[in-house]
Amino acid sequence: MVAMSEATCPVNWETWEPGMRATLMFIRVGDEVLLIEKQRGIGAGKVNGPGGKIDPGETPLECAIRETQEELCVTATGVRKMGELFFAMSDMPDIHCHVYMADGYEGTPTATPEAIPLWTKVSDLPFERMWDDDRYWLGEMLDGETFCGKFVFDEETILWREVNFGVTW
Ligand SMILES: CNc1ncnc2c1ncn2[C@@H]1O[C@H](COP(=O)(O)OP(=O)(O)OP(=O)(O)O)[C@@H](O)[C@H]1O
Repeated sequence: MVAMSEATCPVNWETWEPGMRATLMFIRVGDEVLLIEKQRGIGAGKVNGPGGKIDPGETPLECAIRETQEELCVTATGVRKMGELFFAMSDMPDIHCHVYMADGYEGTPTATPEAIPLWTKVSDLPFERMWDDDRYWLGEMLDGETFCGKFVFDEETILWREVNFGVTW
């Protein structure tokens, strides 16, 4: 399935290069998902999954697990690669983000200086507190759809978007 705005894409994705490589992790248990209230860094004040920048020499999967440990003090288990996101931004580096979903965790979700844990019903995701792109892929992903999403932002507003589901990673 494709969702694309009518406007011509202002970015040439063939030659686009991200300024940052990052990850997101969503731990889903039953009908709930473990989100964070992000305390600092890019997107501070928003609700998101745990995640962050990929360190040199680190794989995206290693990064997603490490960032979840650092931000929430839990180790995600049963982790699957679900998608990739490509963000062309106007006021910060462009981002290539690898997205993972886990079906369990070890440890106790704990607030840290980076994040406050927030269990949320999958049927009641707080999109008004999240990055605007999330409404175009997060619900589908939590229901098991793999995906690839490309978004062009002007500050916090989406100028252009394309999301494909059923992508094999
Ligand atoms: C534009 N629309 C967006 N939609 C959904 N998620 C988005 C996003 N834009 C950035 N993100 C995520 O925000 C985190 C930033 O990383 P960020 O927390 O700054 O990295 P890290 O923890 O390494 O930071 P420090 O430099 O240690 O503070 C990282 O997961 C990245 O994927």
